[in-house]
Amino acid sequence: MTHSEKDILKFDNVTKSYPLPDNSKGRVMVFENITFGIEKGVSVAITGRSGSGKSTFLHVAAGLASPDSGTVLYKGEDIAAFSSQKTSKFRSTDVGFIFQANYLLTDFTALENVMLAAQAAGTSERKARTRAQELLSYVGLSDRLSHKPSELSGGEIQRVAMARAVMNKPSIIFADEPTGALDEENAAMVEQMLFSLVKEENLTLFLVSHDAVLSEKCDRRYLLSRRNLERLS
Ligand SMILES: Nc1ncnc2c1ncn2[C@@H]1O[C@H](COP(=O)(O)OP(=O)(O)OP(=O)(O)O)[C@@H](O)[C@H]1O
Repeated sequence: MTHSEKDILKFDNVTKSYPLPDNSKGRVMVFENITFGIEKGVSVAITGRSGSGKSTFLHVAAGLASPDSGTVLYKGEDIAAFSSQKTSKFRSTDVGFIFQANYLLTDFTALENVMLAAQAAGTSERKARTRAQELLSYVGLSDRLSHKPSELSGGEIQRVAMARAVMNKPSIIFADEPTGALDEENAAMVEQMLFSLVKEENLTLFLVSHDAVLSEKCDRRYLLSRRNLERLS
């Protein structure tokens, strides 16, 4: 497979396994020799059965786990070769994360939780406040700014987490089962807001989920199965 220069993220022959926890010499092979690319501004879903390796794939793609062999490139550069300074910038501003369970800081309000993401990356308090207010209003939470996480519903926490993930204008959002812990009604709302934020902010979305309805909303779909990645659409 050849890669397009437009690819913002590329997997080049990437293999990942885990050592067995019992200290034996065996390993759990998760995926092998995967070559794959994501174009800027495109939403991609990785689907697969439980245990097929979706979360591992996302962790490797986001530089949170190292591959055994092969290279993951962000804008043409090997993420494993980033300096520590570049790694911090990559994690704080180039990418954003949304997980199934998102941990907001319990002693801070919704607004402060979103603002902190930007202040940690060096944005002034005034600018951070303005953007955080805009984003929280965009996800329908302008009347919940001063609520702490214990005073928010699960769906609302997930929407704060989405605002936090896009706060620093990342290029890529990594989402791992972002609606997995929600009831149908909240899942539908979070889903709709995720896709409208992605469009509004012109983001690349890398989503892993076993949920067919959610993955069908993405521009491209892949199936992770038997250590391989197969393109579905
Ligand atoms: N730290 C680890 N050490 C050893 N094996 C692991 C480790 N983490 C995951 N695995 C194994 O790797 C495989 C892939 O796990 P992963 O969590 O990536 O799958 P998944 O598709 O995201 O699953 P689910 O949909 O159930 O969350 C599984 O068989 C799992 O048991």
